[in-house]
Amino acid sequence: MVQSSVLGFPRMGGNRELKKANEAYWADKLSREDLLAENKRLRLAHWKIQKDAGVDIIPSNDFASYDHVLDHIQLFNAIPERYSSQGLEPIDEYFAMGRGHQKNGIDVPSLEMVKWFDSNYHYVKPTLQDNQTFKLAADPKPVREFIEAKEAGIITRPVLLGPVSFLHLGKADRGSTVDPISLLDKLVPVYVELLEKLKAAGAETVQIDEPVLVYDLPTKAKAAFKAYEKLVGDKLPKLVLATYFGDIVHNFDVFPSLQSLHGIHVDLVRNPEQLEAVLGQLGPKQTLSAGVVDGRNIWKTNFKRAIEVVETAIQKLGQDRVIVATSSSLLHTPHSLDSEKKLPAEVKDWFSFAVQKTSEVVVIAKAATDGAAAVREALEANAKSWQARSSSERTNNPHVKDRQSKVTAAQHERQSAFPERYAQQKTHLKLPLFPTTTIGSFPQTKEIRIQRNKFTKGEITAEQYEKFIEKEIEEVIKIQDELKLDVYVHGEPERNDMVQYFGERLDGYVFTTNGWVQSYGSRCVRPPIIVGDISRPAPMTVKESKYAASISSKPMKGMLTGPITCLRWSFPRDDVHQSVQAQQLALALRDEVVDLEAAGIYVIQVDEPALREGLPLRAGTEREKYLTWAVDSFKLSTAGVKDSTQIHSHFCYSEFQDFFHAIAALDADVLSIENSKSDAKLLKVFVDKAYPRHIGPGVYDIHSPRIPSESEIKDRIAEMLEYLKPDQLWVNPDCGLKTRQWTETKAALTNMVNAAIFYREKYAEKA
Ligand SMILES: Nc1nc2c(c(=O)[nH]1)N[C@@H](CNc1ccc(C(=O)N[C@@H](CCC(=O)N[C@@H](CCC(=O)N[C@@H](CCC(=O)O)C(=O)O)C(=O)O)C(=O)O)cc1)CN2
Ligand code: MET
Ligand SMILES: [Zn+2]
Repeated sequence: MVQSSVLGFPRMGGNRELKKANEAYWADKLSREDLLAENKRLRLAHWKIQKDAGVDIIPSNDFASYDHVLDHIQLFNAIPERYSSQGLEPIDEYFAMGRGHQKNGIDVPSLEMVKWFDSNYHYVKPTLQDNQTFKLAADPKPVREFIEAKEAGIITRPVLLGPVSFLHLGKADRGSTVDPISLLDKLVPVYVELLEKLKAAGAETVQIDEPVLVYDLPTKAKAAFKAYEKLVGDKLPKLVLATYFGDIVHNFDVFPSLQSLHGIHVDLVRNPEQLEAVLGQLGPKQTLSAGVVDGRNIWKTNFKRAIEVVETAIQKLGQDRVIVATSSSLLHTPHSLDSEKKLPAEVKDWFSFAVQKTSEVVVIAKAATDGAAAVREALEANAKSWQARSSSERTNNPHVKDRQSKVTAAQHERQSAFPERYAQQKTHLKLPLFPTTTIGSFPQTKEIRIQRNKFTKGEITAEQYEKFIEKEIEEVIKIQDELKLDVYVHGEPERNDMVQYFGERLDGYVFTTNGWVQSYGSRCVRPPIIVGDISRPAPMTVKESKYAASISSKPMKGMLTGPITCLRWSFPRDDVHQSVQAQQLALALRDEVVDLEAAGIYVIQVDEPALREGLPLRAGTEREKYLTWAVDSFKLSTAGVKDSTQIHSHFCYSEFQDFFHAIAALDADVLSIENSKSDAKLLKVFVDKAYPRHIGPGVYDIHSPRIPSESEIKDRIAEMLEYLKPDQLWVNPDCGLKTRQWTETKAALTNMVNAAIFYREKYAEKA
């Protein structure tokens, strides 16, 4: 029989219960016991959904209070001493690593958090020491949660992050130089111990994730897979090794080390073409877990196509050696379509969220086991839905296609080169040395959310809501006056999210009311869904920016989300190439940029934080192709302005080495980038490549409530000045401030402005 399987389920809960519980706990409004009880309740609810849907292989240990990689850091006692020495309760030590801890005399920043492969989910980076040791936690979470499910009558397959991925995704701590992969021999015995305990608890099979296999791996990391020979034995559960978000064909040379594993999972949504090659690599008894239900997007699975793929595998392996699975964890999809009451019925029928996907794997497995007739109704409904979508008028807009056909090369270029533009901007904007600015958003207070919620529900009028937003903008400008910042922003109070807000204002999109997806910790996003050709029916941001500019004499920075970020943080269409969708977004944004300039906004920031995560995971021609259309769409969206208008862009990451040429090709006048959690050494690439334009490397981390001191910020700027010229440097935080409270924000920005003034005066003396 063909079994069905889910690789992981979203953790937040149908009403974001996990977010609410965590945030209440952090605010001392929920006890530790109640928090842990709520976590347990969510785990059970999620197991039950899958059990009721008829899923054969249900995951456990996929739940995490904050992040699953962070779970493993604690599980293996890879906790840096600055956290372990504080005498915190385990859950508080865990949150301290995830989000920093500044309370009762303790002051530790969080560990670094980075993007999980090419998704918008962030994981906490294992941070390792030169003398690193590992030790299994006393009451290991995977064992505890396996037993918890078992006691509820549900036998699960625990999920672990594999040792090679755990190390390869980690880094040496500041001050250490250890190559993480060199720690493998110390880590493997801990896995053996853990696997023994799981087996003793009754776990027959374990899912062990090694997603790094989709990357190009250094020789040492490949060699590390030999460790799997030690993870097989009578006292250990059978292992299914899972890979996702790419193909693994280029890493087949590790397969000899994997021959004794029970099975291999591959992503056949992203890379269906790897099937034949993978089948050829499997040992005579190995199982294939076929990822045919998309864990990364919300489109209904095309049953016909999925069944064909599964049949191909069955022909080679037989039914008992094939599992029908989600392509990856469902972490990246919203909880359930059932709570969407406002989606047009026509399009709602095209979608499948996590709960619906659990039923999809079951239907496909049944079709493969018992034949199509056994699930005829489901197959017919599915075929009808796919047919309706492909012929829907919603997907096609001839005006958009016509405009795209007329795009020229010249539309991608600014009128003059940077030196000429900068000369004009300098006189026009009158900026001091080390200009200070922020990245766009100011705290999204409870009050702002309540007012927006009332407006959405029709409890207040558009006019009342607009008045409220104007008042917020006035307030933010007053605060920037007090802080003595140089380039102002309007604070983005009117925006629910930097992508969803635009999605709601563009034709070709639909959006959900409850389609939340975890981004990091307790933070969630509601990605809007691109269903058809995109166009801009009316200006989207001009009113607020214009109002802000009208009540201040300082340069006001207009604020837009760039085409690639709009694309990547939406659920994209799967029926036209992403480059086409990006160009449609670029044209809509180009009109907005030109409208902002016409409204008197002479500094315009077009955020592209998702540019890097869109980079194909492996180097090579695919990557260059992506960069060409991605850079073109940014340029198309920004190049319509005069030389005297300053174009900014923002990226909340700092690693540019592998695609610096693309960053340079954007031709943005000013870039703000993340830098506070990483080494200023990363700025070296700007020196090496003689980057001529201006840069604001973030001087403090905005993801944590911790307030950076003035001297700490001065030190950061001093480090940056080792690489960048004083007249090239802007002073700003790492990213927007929407997730912060006002008290922290004011205190941190006061310290930041003072630090900038210190250097401004220092260099004025020199001049
Ligand atoms: N899309 C996206 N991806 C991103 C980022 C980003 O800003 N956007 N930033 C980076 C880091 N990721 C982040 C992701 C989310 C948030 C964030 O602040 N999310 C908010 C939700 C933002 C939002 O959509 N807010 C809505 C809805 C708010 C809400 O919860 N409303 C209540 C009702 C109001 C109340 O009583 O509070 C409800 O629906 O229940 C609004 O403001 O209108 C959260 O989780 O709390 C921040 C950073 C990378 N990826
Ligand atoms: N302008 C946006 C903000 O300040 C940029 C955020 S990048 C994730 O929130
Ligand atoms: Zn950012």
